[in-house]
Amino acid sequence: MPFEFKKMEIPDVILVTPRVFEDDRGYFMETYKASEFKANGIEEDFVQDNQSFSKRNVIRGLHFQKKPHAQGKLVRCLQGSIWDVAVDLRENSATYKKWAAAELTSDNKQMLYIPPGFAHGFATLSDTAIISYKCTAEYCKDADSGIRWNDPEISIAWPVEEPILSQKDFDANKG
Ligand SMILES: Cc1cn([C@H]2C[C@H](O)[C@@H](COP(=O)(O)OP(=O)(O)O[C@H]3O[C@@H](C)C(=O)[C@@H](O)[C@H]3O)O2)c(=O)[nH]c1=O
Repeated sequence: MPFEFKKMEIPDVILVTPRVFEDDRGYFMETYKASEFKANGIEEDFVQDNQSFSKRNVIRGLHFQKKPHAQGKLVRCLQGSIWDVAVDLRENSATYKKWAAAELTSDNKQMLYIPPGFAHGFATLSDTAIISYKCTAEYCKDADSGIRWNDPEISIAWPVEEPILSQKDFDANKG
């Protein structure tokens, strides 16, 4: 099996560990394969790929797109390390407003699958980090939405105390 798929505490959130082939030149790994992912619960098609670079203590999130533009995301860290969080916003879900997190690093090469209907955010743990993520729906500016990173009801145990935020994320849910 080229990948290991592990359900998180919220079972629709899946931690994917790729098989890494190392040799004298370096390494090779597959990072996505439709047949394997679809057979292991990640059935959506991906239609957009994104990359971002962040400095230490940056938090981006919590972001989601409103229906009908909801995005599933497959996140991995190309350089450095991040703490990646998924928040269940599906109102009829047993894990509504619960969160699940994983440390994704360029060393562990793991990926986190966050289904449509979730908010997503991450904190940068290393001096710098580059992440890449695949999305199941295209970016739609008008559907773009967010919840404040430290929303008291969700109460995420972030590993960063005084994050660097975008103005948009700082202003989220200000009423
Ligand atoms: C997300 C996105 C942004 N943009 C533009 C809008 C804006 O001018 C600039 C920066 O956007 P943002 O500040 O929203 O970038 P960022 O804070 O990195 O937003 C991302 O955060 C992570 C946590 C996610 O889950 C992503 O879906 C996305 O929401 O890039 C696009 O053109 N396409 C896109 O897909």
